[in-house]
Amino acid sequence: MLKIEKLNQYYGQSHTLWDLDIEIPKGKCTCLMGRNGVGKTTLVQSVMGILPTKSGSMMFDGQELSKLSAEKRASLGIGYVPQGRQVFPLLTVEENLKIGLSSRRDKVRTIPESIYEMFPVLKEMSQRRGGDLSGGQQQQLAIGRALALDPVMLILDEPTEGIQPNIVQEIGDIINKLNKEAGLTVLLVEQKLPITKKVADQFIIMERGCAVAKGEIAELTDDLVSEYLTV
Ligand SMILES: Nc1ncnc2c1ncn2[C@@H]1O[C@H](COP(=O)(O)OP(=O)(O)OP(=O)(O)O)[C@@H](O)[C@H]1O
Repeated sequence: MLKIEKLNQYYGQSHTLWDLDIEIPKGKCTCLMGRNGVGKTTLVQSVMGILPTKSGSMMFDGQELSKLSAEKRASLGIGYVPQGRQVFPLLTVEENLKIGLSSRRDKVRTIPESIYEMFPVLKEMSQRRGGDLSGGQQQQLAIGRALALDPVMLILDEPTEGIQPNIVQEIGDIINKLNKEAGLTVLLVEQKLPITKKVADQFIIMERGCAVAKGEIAELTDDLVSEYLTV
């Protein structure tokens, strides 16, 4: 579904992604792992068109993404839950969700009831300001906003960062539901092993801007964990 080949990205003079090759298969949940600063967020922001890339190819469902605007990429059906959630604090929950509707291909402009069914708290709090929600509720809002686009692929950048354990469980359940029941392709950036093992079909490990290991989640050995993931 998403095939990235020989991708290079720079921040000014600083070469951050180095001839990166990765493939995200349709219908699977792929977990992108690696220590802090290896380039995971840079990679997903490059896919979303938030960061410019220097060279390489990013093919999504037969279309080259690097030629397209960020808006156009989203409208192909790529939903994005950014690191740190990036909920608009002064807008209401409903207004935040409506932002996700703006890139829908089918021009639907009402919030699908299925989002409120998945996250009942968003319905209860629809008129509250985004900034007044707890961290876990904001994370649900960020996921709901990405789902409002009716995506075929969902990219989540460390959705459990700074979230209390019971909500981490809930987020894992939601990701499983979206992937295993609704059939969404998922790319999850995650450093926590328990949730990775719970939701992922396969893993990719990055180190210094390159993909250094990949496989089925059952192949994520203790050796790989201690070499590339433990701090
Ligand atoms: N705006 C920026 N300008 C310059 N360098 C940056 C910028 N953003 C990130 N970097 C650097 O690029 C490298 C990759 O950062 P990135 O945020 O992609 O890593 P990450 O794997 O997502 O880390 P984390 O798990 O901490 O979020 C790091 O060395 C980081 O310091």
